[in-house]
Amino acid sequence: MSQRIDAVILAGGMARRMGGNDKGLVELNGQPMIKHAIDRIKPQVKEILINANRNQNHYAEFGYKVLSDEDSGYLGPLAGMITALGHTLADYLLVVPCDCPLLPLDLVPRMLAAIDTNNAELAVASDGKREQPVVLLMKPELRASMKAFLDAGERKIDFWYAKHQCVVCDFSDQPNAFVNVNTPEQKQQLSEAIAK
Ligand SMILES: Nc1nc2c(ncn2[C@@H]2O[C@H](COP(=O)(O)OP(=O)(O)OP(=O)(O)O)[C@@H](O)[C@H]2O)c(=O)[nH]1
Ligand SMILES: [Mg+2]
Repeated sequence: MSQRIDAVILAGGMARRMGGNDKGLVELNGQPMIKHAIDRIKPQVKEILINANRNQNHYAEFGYKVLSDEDSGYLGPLAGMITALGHTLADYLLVVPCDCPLLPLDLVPRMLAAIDTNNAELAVASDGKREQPVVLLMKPELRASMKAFLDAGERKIDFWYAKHQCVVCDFSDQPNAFVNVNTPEQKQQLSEAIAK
């Protein structure tokens, strides 16, 4: 039987480098940034969950379930992940951020293959130079470990996944796939590059 894969798109941060503007809703070339991520991920998963801590009604207009962090203290990306892990009925949850508009179209099959081949508990994507710590594929069973980590006051994702059998999935064949738009300047640069 084939595996069920759901995705959560993290849009729950404060977007300070974007001047506090809700990053998922900031427009890039005529579309909200999260819509670019949705379009890349939708063909690869069964259900999409959107994780957002403000403008929830606006996010709901994309047609997917919107979840706010269970802990409202802006604890970082793990807070969004643990919330989604508690809701999904999938065999694996894909995690992606809302500010990567060029995510690989073959993200899920390659991450899943990496997990299977290496008998790993989760996979983290790499652009060939560095790991992308908020691009993960994981089993929902890992929620308990994530909860213990957060309850201990820990916040750094890479410290958390280092505790597990984590395989790095290499996407160096698509070096721009994880271009990350954190600032208005980065948005402008990407906008010009896409238009070319
Ligand atoms: N649910 C949730 N997601 C978060 C939180 N903090 C960051 N994220 C998400 O994690 C991903 C990577 O974070 P950043 O790119 O640093 O985003 P950010 O924290 O909103 O932006 P800055 O304030 O500029 O660092 C983004 O998709 C954010 O939406 C949080 O407290 N809760
Ligand atoms: Mg970012």
